[in-house]
Amino acid sequence: MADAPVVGVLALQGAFREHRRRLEQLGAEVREVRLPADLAGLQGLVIPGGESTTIGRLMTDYGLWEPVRALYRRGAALFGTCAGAILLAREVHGAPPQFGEQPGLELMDITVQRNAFGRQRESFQTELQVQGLEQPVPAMFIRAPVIERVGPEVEVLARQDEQVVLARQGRLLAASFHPELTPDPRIHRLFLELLPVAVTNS
Ligand SMILES: NC(=O)CC[C@H](N)C(=O)O
Repeated sequence: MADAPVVGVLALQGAFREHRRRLEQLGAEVREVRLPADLAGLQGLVIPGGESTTIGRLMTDYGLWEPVRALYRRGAALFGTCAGAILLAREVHGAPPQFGEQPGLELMDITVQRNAFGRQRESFQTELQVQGLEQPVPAMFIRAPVIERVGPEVEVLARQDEQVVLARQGRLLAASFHPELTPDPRIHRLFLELLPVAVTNS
């Protein structure tokens, strides 16, 4: 049998335990990431949902920005859900002014609008038609962002209310919703398909 893929879940704040559980159910070896040293040997990293300004602040405190970019450059795949998608984006709209410029990985050529579904629809569950999947996927949106611009390298995988909510650029996957909070494993499986066989060490 092939070795289990080794995947990290950024475990600073937010829904990281649910991602961990789902990835383990799919056969991955999962490591919780809090410090740059925890990134060693990972083939992929999930950046969970939560609060992007809080996760961003903690990433600054723990010195994680450049090490995560370096992990990606070495060949690893990254999957951002909700707040995590905001952190992957090259450009973010709607960050509260008191936080100043929201720091981000700026790896994926998308512009994300935070809290884009408005107060009345803060949280809702729906079914999404996802490119490449036959049956619709249940999707939970919680103060979700939308992807309001995609660059030429970005493939749109799903829309909700005509807005892009799932997109892929090579080894980068961004979801506005929380696939770890519904029982369907297919979105995590999509992510595991993006993992390289191994990453380089430097
Ligand atoms: N569920 C979530 O991750 C919400 C994201 C949150 N609104 C943010 O901007 O960070």
